[in-house]
Amino acid sequence: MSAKATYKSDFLNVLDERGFIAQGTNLEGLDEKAAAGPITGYIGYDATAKSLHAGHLIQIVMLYWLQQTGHRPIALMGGGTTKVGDPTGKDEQRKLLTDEEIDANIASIKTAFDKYLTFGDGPTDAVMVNNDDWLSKLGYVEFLRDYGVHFTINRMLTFDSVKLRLERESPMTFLEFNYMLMQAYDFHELYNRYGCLLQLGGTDQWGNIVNGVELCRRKDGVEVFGLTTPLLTTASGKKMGKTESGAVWLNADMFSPYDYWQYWRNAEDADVATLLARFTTLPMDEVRRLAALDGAEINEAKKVLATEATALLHGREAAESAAATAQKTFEQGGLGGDLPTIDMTAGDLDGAALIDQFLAAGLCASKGEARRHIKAGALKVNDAAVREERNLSADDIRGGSVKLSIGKKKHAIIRVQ
Ligand SMILES: Nc1ncnc2c1ncn2[C@@H]1O[C@H](COP(=O)(O)OP(=O)(O)OP(=O)(O)O)[C@@H](O)[C@H]1O
Ligand SMILES: N[C@@H](Cc1ccc(O)cc1)C(=O)O
Repeated sequence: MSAKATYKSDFLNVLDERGFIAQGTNLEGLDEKAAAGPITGYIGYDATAKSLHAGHLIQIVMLYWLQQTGHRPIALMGGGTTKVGDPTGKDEQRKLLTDEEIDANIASIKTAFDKYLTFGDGPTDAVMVNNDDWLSKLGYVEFLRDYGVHFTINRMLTFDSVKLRLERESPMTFLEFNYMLMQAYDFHELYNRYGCLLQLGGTDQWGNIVNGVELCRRKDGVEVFGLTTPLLTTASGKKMGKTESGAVWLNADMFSPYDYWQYWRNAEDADVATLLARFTTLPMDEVRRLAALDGAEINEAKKVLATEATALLHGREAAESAAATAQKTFEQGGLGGDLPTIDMTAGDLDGAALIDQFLAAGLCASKGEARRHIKAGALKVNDAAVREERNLSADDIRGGSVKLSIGKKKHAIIRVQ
């Protein structure tokens, strides 16, 4: 714990020291409650894809700290809210998913939480719920009479999610307009089911969270609390968790532990302290020591970041193996075992279009992207830049394999049988 603690509760001190606090509805009031005994807090995750990404991970790590400091976390799967789609930060209506797609996404998303939270029936054991269980049972007229009456259109129009669409004259459907009522209802439901007193989320969720706080005050006569965390951007201004080729997914089948390790290893120097504090559980003294390294030594700090962040998500063994592969690939010029690998017979390889293999290995998302890399001199076979589109031949095989690379950091292997 930090020498000069700002709060009474361990929970808020940890969040504060590690940089998780952007805004709270009543931080002092929350601090009193959290210092007095275990509280229950929740975060909701919509099932818009098969996996959560590194942006969501910040929100999972907050639940981790909630539990580590003696409280009960609820991870809410937005089975019901995903049917509507959160308009927050979106210029147009999200693509509507079918019930089957939503169920499949939830089944896949769920797997990330076990790594950070201990689930069970004990007082501080984590709980997982799905808001479809109550939202899909609401009757329209009853809902309007019992809950609609507590929301004024005047106020709803002041929230960013609505205001920005109106300002940009981009249509917002009545379906989307209802999203904030549904998220507000969740908070009220969780207060009644679990005595849940806190909702956490990114700063973009502020409007949705405040609506829940107000609904609980009006409907249940209680004060519940909202706390948001800053939306993390990299030092060069990119939203954390996204790369040129897409999101940094948490599920290993969509983003391998090796790529995950590499993502953190490639952090910008100026981000190392923030990332160590947010994405690892290393004590803050150690974080400060590592972040103070400079020159070539900052690379050691980045390796610690990569290994610790990967170990939290994929386990220590996968993290060390990714670190070893990276070391072999970059520091010893060899080929590590964790690189994406495709198997081909020598017959199939001879005459196969080179860029098709870059796509198959997941190094490029499209032929257009591969061609752009060729133009830029970034697409390489066995470490030599390829200047024009060509086919592979037996001459490309080195010691039973062909090394494919994009730039200095993305590699894959064709293993020739
Ligand atoms: N860089 C970030 N820092 C902190 N929190 C984040 C970050 N990115 C996302 N989040 C949190 O995760 C939630 C979902 O993120 P996001 O809006 O990126 O997901 P999405 O809508 O599923 O993806 P996309 O925008 O690609 O469709 C956000 O509401 C936000 O609270
Ligand atoms: N609106 C949140 C997800 C969410 C869903 C339901 C809730 O009750 C809370 C949060 C998001 O888009 O990230």
